[in-house]
Amino acid sequence: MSQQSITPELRQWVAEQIRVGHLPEAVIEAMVQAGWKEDLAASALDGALQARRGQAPTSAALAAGPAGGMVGTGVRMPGLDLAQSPRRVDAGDRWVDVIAALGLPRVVLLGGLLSAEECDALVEAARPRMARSLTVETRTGGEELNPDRTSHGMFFNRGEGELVTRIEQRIAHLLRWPVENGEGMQVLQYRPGAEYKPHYDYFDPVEPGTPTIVKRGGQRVATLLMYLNEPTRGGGTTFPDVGLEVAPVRGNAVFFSYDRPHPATRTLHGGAPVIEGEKWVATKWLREREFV
Ligand SMILES: O=C(O)CCC(=O)C(=O)O
Ligand SMILES: [Fe+2]
Repeated sequence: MSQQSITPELRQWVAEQIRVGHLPEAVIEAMVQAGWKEDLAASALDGALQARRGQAPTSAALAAGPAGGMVGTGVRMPGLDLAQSPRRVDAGDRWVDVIAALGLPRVVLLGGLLSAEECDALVEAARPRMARSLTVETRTGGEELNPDRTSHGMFFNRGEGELVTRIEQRIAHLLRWPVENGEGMQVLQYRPGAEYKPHYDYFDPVEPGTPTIVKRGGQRVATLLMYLNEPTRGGGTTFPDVGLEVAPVRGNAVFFSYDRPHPATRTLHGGAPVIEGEKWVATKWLREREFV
């Protein structure tokens, strides 16, 4: 098997394994045992999982409250239980306000996720570790400086210290998604003029580096962006497909999810340039499976 490719038979076999309930890791392991390269096994698996998600749910189905629990297509997704339009949602050690929700893209604005003290403590813990932001380079799977992203940033390890652990547990409770499926929390600092041009957070399936990246926990399926301070002007989070701009308010957060790595999710978003003051945010990306 020198020139391996994903045949229809392989695709069908993978889909069947997933359908009968085998864990994705076990399916990859079985393919590797049978002589398939791990990269190829991972992309065959992702193809099968994507196919299972089927077409993008209709906006009506999404508006009915798909995020959290089962999506219309039957794949579990992170999200809040908003079925009865609650004013506040229990996040374990704190109640969080639901400010607004949108069906497509799936976006939920949250108030009071973090206390002012927690925001300040995160900024101070991150400050000495800030460096010019890199983005994951999907062509190679490595990291590189990106001119579209002029913020500075750092990553906490998952479970790094009491504060980070507490916030991660709160997020897991709120979004009903295992702590283990989360990447380490990222903190970004934008000075005046800095921005993050519109982009998708999922890894583009057509890029050759993506199979390597998604070996660690599968695709990204959701983002939680937490505002740690308030720039005086500018610095909103924009969703250009729907003309939405979220104001950065300290302690608030914007959640959005994407049940497949496709622009049909309408999750194109960016950090608008800061005009006056500084902007600090923390980002939590959620993966399909355990992120190791
Ligand atoms: O700073 C923002 O508002 C957006 C940040 C973002 O899109 C990201 O960290 O992926
Ligand atoms: Fe983003």
